[in-house]
Amino acid sequence: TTTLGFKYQGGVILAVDSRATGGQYIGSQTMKKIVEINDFLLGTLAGGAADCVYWDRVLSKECRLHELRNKERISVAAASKIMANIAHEYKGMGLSMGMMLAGYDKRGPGLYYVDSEGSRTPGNLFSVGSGSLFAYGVLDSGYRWDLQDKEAQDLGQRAIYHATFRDAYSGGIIRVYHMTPTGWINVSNTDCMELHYKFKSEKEAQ
Ligand SMILES: C#CCCCC(=O)N[C@@H](Cc1ccccc1)C(=O)N[C@@H](CC(C)C)B(O)O
Repeated sequence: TTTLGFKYQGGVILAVDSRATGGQYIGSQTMKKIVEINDFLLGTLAGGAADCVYWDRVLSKECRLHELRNKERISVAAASKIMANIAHEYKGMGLSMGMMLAGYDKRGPGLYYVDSEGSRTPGNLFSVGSGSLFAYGVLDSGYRWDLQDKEAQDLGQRAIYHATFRDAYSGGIIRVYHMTPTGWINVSNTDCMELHYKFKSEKEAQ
């Protein structure tokens, strides 16, 4: 898996691949690694597939209960704390989860990294998963706070593409989401092979 998220002047960009593996066996090329918790909250999944999918569903339930009890949407900070508390409860029992929570709340754009070791950190830019080092290479060289929306969306997509090219455990469809003050938008879902030939022909045209 390769997942990434970054804040910039236009909100938050999330981009992920869609491959699930069991050793060298490819179990799926169409995993949804960005989960839509509500219109203003997104989560990303990396690590154990069952762990991530199951606990993200529990988090979604808790977020909905928060809305019903408090008559307002949960903050990104509070949602990430619920996930961090679950991870801490099971620390040392073998959970494998590396997640990001992205959203928009009264504090503005939010981005947190949470994992099954017990980390919970707010930040402006993360990449998580077996292909994260490849993604960081592209991301760190192209990231600026004042990117325009299209530039930011393309940077996220390109960083995941390069990870799918080099990391055997990343591949399939590259999904890009954009979190804005009025909620998330699914910008694109593009097969990494389509992008491969697109970038190749662009390079040949140079
Ligand atoms: C094949 C198959 C069923 C999925 C098995 C399964 O959890 N694969 C994991 C890799 C892994 C992790 C821990 C133990 C063993 C195998 C996987 O593909 N994780 C991807 C993200 C999830 C959400 C799809 B990615 O992190 O590579």
